[in-house]
Amino acid sequence: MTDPALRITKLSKAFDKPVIRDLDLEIASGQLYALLGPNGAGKTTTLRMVVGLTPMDRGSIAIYGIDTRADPLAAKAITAWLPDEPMLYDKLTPAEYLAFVAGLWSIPPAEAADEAERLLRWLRLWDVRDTRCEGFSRGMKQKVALAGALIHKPRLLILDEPLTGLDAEMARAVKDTLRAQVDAGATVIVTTHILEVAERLADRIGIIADGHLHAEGTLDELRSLAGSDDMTLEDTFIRLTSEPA
Ligand SMILES: Nc1ncnc2c1ncn2[C@@H]1O[C@H](COP(=O)(O)OP(=O)(O)OP(=O)(O)O)[C@@H](O)[C@H]1O
Repeated sequence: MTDPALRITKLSKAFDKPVIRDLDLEIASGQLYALLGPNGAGKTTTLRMVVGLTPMDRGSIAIYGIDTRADPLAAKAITAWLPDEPMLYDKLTPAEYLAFVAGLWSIPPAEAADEAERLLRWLRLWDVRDTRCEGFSRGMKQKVALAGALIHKPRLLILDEPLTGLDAEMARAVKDTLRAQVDAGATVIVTTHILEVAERLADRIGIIADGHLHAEGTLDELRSLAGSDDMTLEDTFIRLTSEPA
């Protein structure tokens, strides 16, 4: 049996109060999964624990079968994390930024240059590859950061609110790129508030609220869980998150 892309078992985290409580979540390889939930539900905290940026209190996380505490480097080597406000070096051009990130991953320069070209063309950044990022719009910077996250060909790509602030054309370029990653065999997890994004983009949707996974499935499965096949995702979401877990 192949390992799931992500297996979270009994994960808990408290700051000044409990945020994640005994969360179990399993995401199969090769799909685009949306983690949906109201503000403060713990989506970002969960994914920051997955990528090792926030320590967990209890539980375990495995990425393609690699326990993130037992072997953090191996887990990180196959994972990419794109926060909602990515950091970029503004003085670098997209081409320089990608060469820099590829160097951090010790990717041979010729291979990195080929991959960078592919990504920059895909994300429609090729024409500005030699322009410094400092003058770019927020959306363009997000796309450069996405290219940086993809340069080492991660098997698991995790993005926090990837479409926030993007216009329709940019959102389309990002969506197409994410779908292409999945088609090439990677697994993509996105958090989103935007129900439409989950509805249009995701193969499966997990609804997180109060630190638990309230419901999970395809859109159709979630609709039938909420009790009505002709409900919109918004209705489904409201119904499911207003029920006790
Ligand atoms: N470093 C921290 N210190 C203290 N509290 C934190 C910290 N990080 C997150 N929290 C709290 O944990 C809770 C969950 O936050 P989190 O950002 O994970 O939620 P979210 O589901 O991603 O929300 P949003 O959709 O608004 O981004 C919130 O109450 C938040 O204030």
